[in-house]
Amino acid sequence: MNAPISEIFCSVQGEGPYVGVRQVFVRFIGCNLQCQYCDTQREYVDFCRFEENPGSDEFELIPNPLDVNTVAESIESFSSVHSVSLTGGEPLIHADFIKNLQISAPLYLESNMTLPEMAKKVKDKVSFVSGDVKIINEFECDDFETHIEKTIDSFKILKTTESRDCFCKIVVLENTKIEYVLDIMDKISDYISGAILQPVTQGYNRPSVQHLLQIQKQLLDKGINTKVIPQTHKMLGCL
Ligand SMILES: C[S@@+](CC[C@H](N)C(=O)[O-])C[C@H]1O[C@@H](n2cnc3c(N)ncnc32)[C@H](O)[C@@H]1O
Ligand SMILES: Nc1nc2[nH]cc(C(=O)O)c2c(=O)[nH]1
Ligand code: SF4
Ligand SMILES: [Mg+2]
Repeated sequence: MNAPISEIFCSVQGEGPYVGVRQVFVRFIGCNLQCQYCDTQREYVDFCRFEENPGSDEFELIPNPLDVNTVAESIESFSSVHSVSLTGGEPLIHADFIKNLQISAPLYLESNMTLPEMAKKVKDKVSFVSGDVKIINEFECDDFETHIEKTIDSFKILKTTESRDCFCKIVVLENTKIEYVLDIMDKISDYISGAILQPVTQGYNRPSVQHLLQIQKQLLDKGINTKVIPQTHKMLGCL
């Protein structure tokens, strides 16, 4: 079993409630969405860059696609990690590969939560789910209703249990409609341990602090544990 992967490195988690924990990151190539704010290259590259020495900015190049055993060995070369972040692109596109990945550390899935059938395949493998809620406007999407349904189904499948922490992240832009946020959060609030409002980092359309605080207040009023946390790895200057 193999998969196209753009990078494998060890760093600290820069987003969400686990900010600061030491993780190995495995970044899969390919995505089913095209978020306008996306900060990550998702296209195919011939080589995966592997940073053997954390923070060194020196990379070994491994030809794509990578075999599942090669990925497991690369992950196991790092020690004292809290968990292994499976990110991308969209890692759930590679759910079969994830199912076959045998490693010692817990898996932390970073997903756009729009592929419920793939979510079913990995639900018993992952210990942490950082699930994005993509607040796209109706005009940005061919089938808005289906997008919302798939998001809800994915949260239902990957919900918080005794052995899994599932939380959601919402990237907030200047034009993020508060009513869309409240509507979808009503539908997934039973499945998550909390919500993170993550202001968009790049581009011109950053939300005002007032906008973030208004959304936070409304979610707190619904009983949803909601924090505002920007991307911290970009401040630190690490991968
Ligand atoms: C690159 S995505 C990969 C995982 C998955 N495709 C997803 O969207 O959750 C990782 C995280 O970065 C966030 N992200 C991407 N671009 C961003 C930006 N410009 N500002 C803030 N967060 C961003 C995404 O929303 C997601 O939470
Ligand atoms: N340090 C660090 N933290 C992260 N949290 C989520 C990331 C991602 O791209 O999925 C990411 C990343 O790329 N680097
Ligand atoms: S789903 Fe994630 S990787 Fe895909 S375009 Fe959106 S932010 Fe980027
Ligand atoms: Mg990132």
